[in-house]
Amino acid sequence: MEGPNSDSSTLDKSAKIFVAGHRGLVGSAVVRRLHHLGFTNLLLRSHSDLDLTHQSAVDAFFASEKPQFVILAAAKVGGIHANATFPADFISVNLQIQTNVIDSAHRHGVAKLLFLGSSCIYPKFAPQPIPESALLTGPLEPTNEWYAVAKIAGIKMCQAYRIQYGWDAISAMPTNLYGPNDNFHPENSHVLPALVRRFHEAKVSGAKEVVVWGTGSPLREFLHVDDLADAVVFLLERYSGFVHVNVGSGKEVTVKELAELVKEVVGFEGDLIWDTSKPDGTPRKLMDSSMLAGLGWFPKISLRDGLVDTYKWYVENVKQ
Ligand SMILES: NC(=O)C1=CN([C@@H]2O[C@H](COP(=O)(O)OP(=O)(O)OC[C@H]3O[C@@H](n4cnc5c(N)ncnc54)[C@H](OP(=O)(O)O)[C@@H]3O)[C@@H](O)[C@H]2O)C=CC1
Ligand SMILES: C[C@H]1O[C@H](OP(=O)(O)OP(=O)(O)OC[C@H]2O[C@@H](n3cnc4c(=O)[nH]c(N)nc43)[C@H](O)[C@@H]2O)[C@@H](O)[C@@H](O)C1=O
Repeated sequence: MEGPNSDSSTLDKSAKIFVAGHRGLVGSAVVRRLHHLGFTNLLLRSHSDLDLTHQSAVDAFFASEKPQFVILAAAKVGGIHANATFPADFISVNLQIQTNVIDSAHRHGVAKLLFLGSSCIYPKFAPQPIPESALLTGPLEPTNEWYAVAKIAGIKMCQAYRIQYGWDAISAMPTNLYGPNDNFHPENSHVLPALVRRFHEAKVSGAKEVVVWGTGSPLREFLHVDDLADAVVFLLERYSGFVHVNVGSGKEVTVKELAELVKEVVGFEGDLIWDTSKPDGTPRKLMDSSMLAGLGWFPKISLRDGLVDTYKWYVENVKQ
């Protein structure tokens, strides 16, 4: 599934682009997109090759490799349970990775950097749909405020380097993502991959019921990661502004509607049980992506099509 929006990329196809986090959900989709567009000089390092929390190693890497562009998709990432359970990891690892990469990239002559944040940067009760201007206008959602604070610091760091040095660092704020190479961990993943795995395992084992967390009433906006990767390349090429840019699908569903859709796509025929001891998190976080639409970018993959694609990938690549 490839979006058309960055197909007309005019960036030099031999430009050296460091995609940090290239084995993850977002990083792997960005690499697919760049390869599809004909980029030939991608700089990739796995976590074990280069731990981005190690400042001196990151600095030595930038000093020797001197990439022209950086897409920062390496981060400590997880769903509502992981965020609430490991707050120290989520704030400290993310602050370390982004500080090391942004500062070294600037000092070693990177022409442009794109930082990836998340829709959780916005206040829990932000106006809906949430415009970029809602940043820092109210209290955060408690289940992910530690991660959100790190992401807000990343946006501010890009803005600060732009003000002080005139350096071209931009930030994209994606909504909830899903697709190939997602994390399908039973507890620590996001809702969509968690449900794909749980419904699949229930179908295979012949279970009568599947447990879903919370009340089912929260609304979430989902974007296929191939759409996001298309938007990332689009922004790298065409946006050099101070303000971070929302990247959403504009379509939201309740968790209950999502669970029913996953159930149907996977082909599970039993019942849903709601575990209301688990947190709902933010009641609603639909982003206002009109700024990106105004630049000329639109998503193209529907939730149903994206889910079918993701389940196919899961069956072919992950299931036991
Ligand atoms: N998934 C989502 O729904 C959303 C994601 N985003 C943002 O997109 C970005 C990418 O997220 P996503 O692709 O989902 O996350 P993943 O967990 O799938 O990928 C993150 C990548 O970063 C790598 N990484 C983590 N720590 C380090 C480290 N210390 N040194 C080097 N590499 C490291 C991981 O390697 P390893 O696995 O080996 O540790 C992994 O390859 C993040 O900034 C996230 O905030 C924003 C909105 C929604
Ligand atoms: C992208 C965004 O993702 C995180 O925020 P979130 O949207 O709240 O994350 P989530 O996908 O884990 O949950 C969405 C909803 O779904 C419900 N839910 C049902 N059943 C399962 C379930 O089985 N697993 C999970 N994880 N959630 C479930 C769950 O109770 C909640 O109501 C941030 O921490 C942060 O990482 C961030 O920025």
